[in-house]
Amino acid sequence: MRREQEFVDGLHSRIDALRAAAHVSMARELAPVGNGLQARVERDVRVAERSHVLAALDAVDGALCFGRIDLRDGTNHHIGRIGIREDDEDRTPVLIDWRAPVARPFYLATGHTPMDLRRRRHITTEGRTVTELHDEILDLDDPERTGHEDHTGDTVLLASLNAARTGRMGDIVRTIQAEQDRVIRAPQRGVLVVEGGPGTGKTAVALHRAAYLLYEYRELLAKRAVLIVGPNPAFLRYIGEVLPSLGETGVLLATMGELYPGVKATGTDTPRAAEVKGQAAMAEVLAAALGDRQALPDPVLAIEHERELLLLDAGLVRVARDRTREAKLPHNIAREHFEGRILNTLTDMYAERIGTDPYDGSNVLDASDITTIREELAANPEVWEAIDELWPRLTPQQFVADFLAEPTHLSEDDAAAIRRTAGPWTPADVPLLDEAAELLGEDDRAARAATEQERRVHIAYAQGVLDVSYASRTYEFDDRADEESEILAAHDIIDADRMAERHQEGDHRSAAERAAADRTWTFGHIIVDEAQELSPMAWRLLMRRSPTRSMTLVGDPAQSARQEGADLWEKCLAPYVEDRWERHHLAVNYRTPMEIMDVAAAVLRSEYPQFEPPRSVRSTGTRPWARHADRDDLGRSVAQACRRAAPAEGRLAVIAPRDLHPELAAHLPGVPVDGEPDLTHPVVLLDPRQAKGLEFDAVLVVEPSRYSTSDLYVALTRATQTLGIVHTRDLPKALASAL
Ligand SMILES: Nc1ncnc2c1ncn2[C@@H]1O[C@H](COP(=O)(O)OP(=O)(O)OP(=O)(O)O)[C@@H](O)[C@H]1O
Repeated sequence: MRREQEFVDGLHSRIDALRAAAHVSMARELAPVGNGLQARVERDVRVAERSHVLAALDAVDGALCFGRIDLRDGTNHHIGRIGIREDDEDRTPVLIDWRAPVARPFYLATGHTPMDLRRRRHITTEGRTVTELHDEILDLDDPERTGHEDHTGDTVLLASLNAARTGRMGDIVRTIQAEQDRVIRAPQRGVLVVEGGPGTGKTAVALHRAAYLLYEYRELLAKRAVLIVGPNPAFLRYIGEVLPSLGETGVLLATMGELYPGVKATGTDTPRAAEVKGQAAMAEVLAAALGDRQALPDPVLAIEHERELLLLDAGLVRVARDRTREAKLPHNIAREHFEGRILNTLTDMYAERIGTDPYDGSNVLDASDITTIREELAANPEVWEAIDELWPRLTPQQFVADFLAEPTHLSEDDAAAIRRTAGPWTPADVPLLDEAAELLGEDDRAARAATEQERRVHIAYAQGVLDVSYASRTYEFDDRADEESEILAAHDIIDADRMAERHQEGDHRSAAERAAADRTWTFGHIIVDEAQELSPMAWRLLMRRSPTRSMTLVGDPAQSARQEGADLWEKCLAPYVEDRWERHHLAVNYRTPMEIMDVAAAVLRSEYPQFEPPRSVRSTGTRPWARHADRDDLGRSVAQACRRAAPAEGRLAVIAPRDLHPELAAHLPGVPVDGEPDLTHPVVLLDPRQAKGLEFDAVLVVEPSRYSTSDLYVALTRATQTLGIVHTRDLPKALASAL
């Protein structure tokens, strides 16, 4: 213990020194620089580098080192949240990053396959003090004993599973299990599906996978960013601290409703409206509705030009429209072609009208007369009014709002479900807006060409700066003035291309920040949590953001509100990758104790007799309970149950149908009813859909007979310790007999 404490003290002094040096050099870098682009770029790179290092150092301060592996050859390695090197000539590693290959046996070695280890040690710290050591002997022939032997091998894991919840998910880097490690370190390419029942660590694994990928493929992912999609803002806040605690910040966390820059999807749809908007056929419906906006005159459009009346009839416009459509360009881009054709048609018409020789019927106008006529027509506002009517320029927002006000190409029932003339955008509108943006296109080719030209110039500058940075590395190292540069230097974290992108005049945003503002951004990797909830239209949007199909999809078909069958993934993925995707199954439940999982499994089995629940790793000896309440007394009964069930430390969730919330909140002091729930409050009121993905020490489920089977299954599997049920109506049969 003393020796480990000395080691940890040594690490912290090193970190303190690095942090102090980073602060000093950051202050120095922030001093004013000249106006030259190169000076500014150099300064910005250094500041970015320092702030990245500082953020990582601050984030990992507690529990910096959590493990040690002793190898058969007598050497050992300490494992931690980040890698730290000695201040010597060889830059000897003192602390190994948990993601490095050397650290892997810490997670995978077993007595059966010891991977050259003699011993695995878990080091528990509080602040900077070592409080516990737990050793697992992996080489049974090794006679040495330390007095800290953990014969079960899972004391540290169980302690972390039993700890009181804070309302924010924590990282699991100390206790990643072997089946989870394989998913976390799977190669970055291709589509990886991770499925498993509630509490099997799918979310935890997805987040650690993001951290691993950012470490292993830093170059690529720092440039293209990682997107993590979660079901709602409360969930994103719940998981939001995990990656920073691992020293990683370059990730964009978003709900589907946040993936259309400039649109805030604050509205809510009825489940039926969301279903209609999400169905795959919607892509064709929108395309057909847009086709209708490419209109034909009914029966003619009259344009007055130089006192002549030119008549555009349906036949003439149809020819122009069909030819334009043949080019298969997006609507707004194709419009230019349509304009040209209509101008040509009108020019021919007018030229024939004024230029025909009355004697022989020939045309007396020459080419320059025709050009003049065309220019005059192009200057006539009436011509443009006609074109706007026949082929209007549209924004995605305009087009989708018009479509929702008057839905077409749908059955009367479906149209009625989504009809809306006012009100805010909803999350289910976002994939429609994105689809519309694709159909409409933006004519930004000229702007892009100009940007590309400018980018080339910046890359040339940036490459020069990187060369300077690389050359100065030796100098900085010898000088020892900038010690933090040995962790990361500009040339380690950035390449000329990316640096140029970030340092074009005024754009100092990270890739994740730029990605958030750019609808057409394509990500280096996309992770989707609760992926079973995505509609076919949402899949279309995400696949557009991932042309390389580098994705990790995490979910559980049994918890799906969408009534999808076991072939959910096949159906979702076939249109994009056919059967070229890999599936991992997680089978151990780390959250829900056995007693609660048995009840939840019985409920699901009533609908799916073949259902196999995940195996709970813990048992608490406390069975779930149910209390009947009088309808008039429901609020008071729930409040009473809360007082009894509330954990001394930790969080309690009351999960109840939405319409009961005001009544229940009236009896639960300080518990807010509206808006996104505050998960750090000791008591949280949620509906079953909001509870998805979350967990609490204690859970009270109210009126379970009003939930669908999958919602009830979700609600019953949220507790880490105790589950109670309060009901005025009869319990669902399967639940009653399992209690
Ligand atoms: N290896 C581990 N060590 C410590 N805790 C773990 C481990 N794996 C999972 N957990 C914990 O188990 C709980 C459940 O994990 P998580 O929320 O990731 O499960 P899930 O599969 O996403 O569940 P759901 O499907 O219900 O959303 C979390 O508190 C997580 O920290």
